[in-house]
Amino acid sequence: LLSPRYYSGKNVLITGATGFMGKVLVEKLLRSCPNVRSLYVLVRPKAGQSMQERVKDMMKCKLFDRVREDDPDFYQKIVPISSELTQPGLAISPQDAQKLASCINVVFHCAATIRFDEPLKHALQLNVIATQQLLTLALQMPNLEAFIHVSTAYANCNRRQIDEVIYPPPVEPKKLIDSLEWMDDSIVRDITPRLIGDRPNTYTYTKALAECVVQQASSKINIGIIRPSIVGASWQEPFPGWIDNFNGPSGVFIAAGKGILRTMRANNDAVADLIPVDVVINLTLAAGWYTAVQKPKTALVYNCTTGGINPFHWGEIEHHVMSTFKRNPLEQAFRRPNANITSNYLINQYWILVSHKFPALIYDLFLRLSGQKPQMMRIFNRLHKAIGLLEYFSSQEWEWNSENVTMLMGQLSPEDRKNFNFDVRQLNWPEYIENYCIGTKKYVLNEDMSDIPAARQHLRKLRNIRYTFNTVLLVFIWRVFIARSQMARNIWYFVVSLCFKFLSYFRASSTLTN
Ligand SMILES: CCCCCCCCCCCCCCCC(=O)SCCNC(=O)CCNC(=O)[C@H](O)C(C)(C)COP(=O)(O)OP(=O)(O)OC[C@H]1O[C@@H](n2cnc3c(N)ncnc32)[C@H](O)[C@@H]1OP(=O)(O)O
Ligand SMILES: NC(=O)C1=CN([C@@H]2O[C@H](COP(=O)(O)OP(=O)(O)OC[C@H]3O[C@@H](n4cnc5c(N)ncnc54)[C@H](OP(=O)(O)O)[C@@H]3O)[C@@H](O)[C@H]2O)C=CC1
Repeated sequence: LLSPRYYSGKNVLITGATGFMGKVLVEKLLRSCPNVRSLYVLVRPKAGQSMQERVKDMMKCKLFDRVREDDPDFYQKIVPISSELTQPGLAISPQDAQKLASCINVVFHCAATIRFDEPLKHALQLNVIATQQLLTLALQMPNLEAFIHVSTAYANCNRRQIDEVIYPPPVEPKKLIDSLEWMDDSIVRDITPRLIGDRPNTYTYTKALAECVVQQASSKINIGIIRPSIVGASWQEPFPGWIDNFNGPSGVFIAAGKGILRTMRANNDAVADLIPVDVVINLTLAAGWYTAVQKPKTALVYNCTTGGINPFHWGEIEHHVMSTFKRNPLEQAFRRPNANITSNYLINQYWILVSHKFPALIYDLFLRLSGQKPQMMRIFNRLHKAIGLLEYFSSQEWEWNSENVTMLMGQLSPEDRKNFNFDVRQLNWPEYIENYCIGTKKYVLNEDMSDIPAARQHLRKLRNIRYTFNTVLLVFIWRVFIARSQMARNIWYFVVSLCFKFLSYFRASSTLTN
């Protein structure tokens, strides 16, 4: 077996191990390559927790259940190294740096800021400068066999057709780093739109620069670049539907399931390039092996996408998300799940007014009257900001070439292909989306599946409230009309007398038949 055998006895360095993809990478390495020697993970203290406490907490996560079953002492293989990637020298102590330099065989660089609203200086610091510093550290590793950099398929989203090549950067990274250094934050904020040009945010812009920085080191280190598209819940491993965050589609699915999001701008017919997290990680590990063993002359790029191989569209996603949440409702929904996507700006604005702002206003009024703090409008404002940042990706489509991914698959033995499966032709989308939605319920919102009957009951209550509200509104509007217009009064008397005649006819005919 190529991959597990390759990782036997290896020391692996991982950045971003506490993140969504990093955790899945650590889990898969421990489970499928049990003879790996040590996993060195660069972690920073955060939110009052020390680095050790964070790693301990991470290993308690349900994601690691299968590894824990196989080997209860698996955590001994994990070596946390204190590091803040935005600091000089990555804030790694000289002793730790020396240790890493002497023993590391493979580096997986996953850490990044993935926020779409990150100020340029910070995104540059983490996504570009930290990558540069990690490469400097990697150059001091005599036993290094492969350096795998996780980029994004959207690094070059200003192009429609994206090949597995590193495109010329929008600006020479060093020039930008030098010029931003002396500018204060407000100047940088002012010039950011001009700098990022036809890219939608600082995230995609800095990820493109990072690829260039990585390429500059590729004459001295064996490098592979993984470009996943929109990373979603796990497909198969370690179990279907694992997800732990609100990023990308997950937040949208949850908001739709809770009945908060009713409309969003997206193109029904555009390809939704979602890729399961376990597929990305399997490809990443296979690429690590291939890069180390075959030592390609130039850095190979792997476009890790689904659209060209097994396309699925946003309209279909909407249908399956809604259908899943109707059958498996989320608890305490605000309204019944019923979201619609549209590419029409005006239609979207209309539904935002009618289905978002109006109910929020009424609910906040109700909260105010019952002595509570209004909150719904605030939630909707945050939601609108978040979906406003995502719409760029759901309203267009891209074509990614994935020849290197196909080539890599061809290099694996049949057994490796099964154990490190990244063949998305086998992906059954309806089943995947259902597991994804249920995963958001179980693992992001921590809701119990046994509470589904209560959640259904709550939806029935919401339906009754809606029917009552609509009836009251109709009667109210009608009464206003009747008071003001003779014609409305005539129609009203006509309808009432018609109903009365109908009723007496039925009563008479039923007395006759008896
Ligand atoms: C049925 C319909 C089908 C159609 C469906 C179309 C889907 C169309 C997806 C396209 C997706 C493209 C993806 C490109 C592919 C990449 O390259 S991957 C990189 C993906 N990166 C992201 O998705 C990051 C985007 N997120 C952000 O930039 C920031 O979170 C935002 C949106 C600016 C929000 O910032 P913020 O207001 O400061 O909020 P933040 O601190 O992040 O979080 C505050 C709270 O809101 C929660 N939250 C965060 N995001 C969300 C959210 N989206 N929703 C709800 N709650 C959220 C947090 O958990 C947090 O909770 P608390 O801890 O306060 O309790
Ligand atoms: N999620 C997605 O849809 C996609 C992601 N990608 C790429 O995949 C990679 C991983 O993404 P994902 O796992 O989703 O991201 P997460 O935000 O979940 O994880 C980011 C990781 O980076 C670490 N990190 C951030 N800032 C620092 C810092 N200053 N010092 C040390 N560590 C830091 C975080 O640590 P901490 O826990 O301390 O914050 C965390 O472990 C990224 O490179 C991203 O660009 C590409 C395409 C799509």
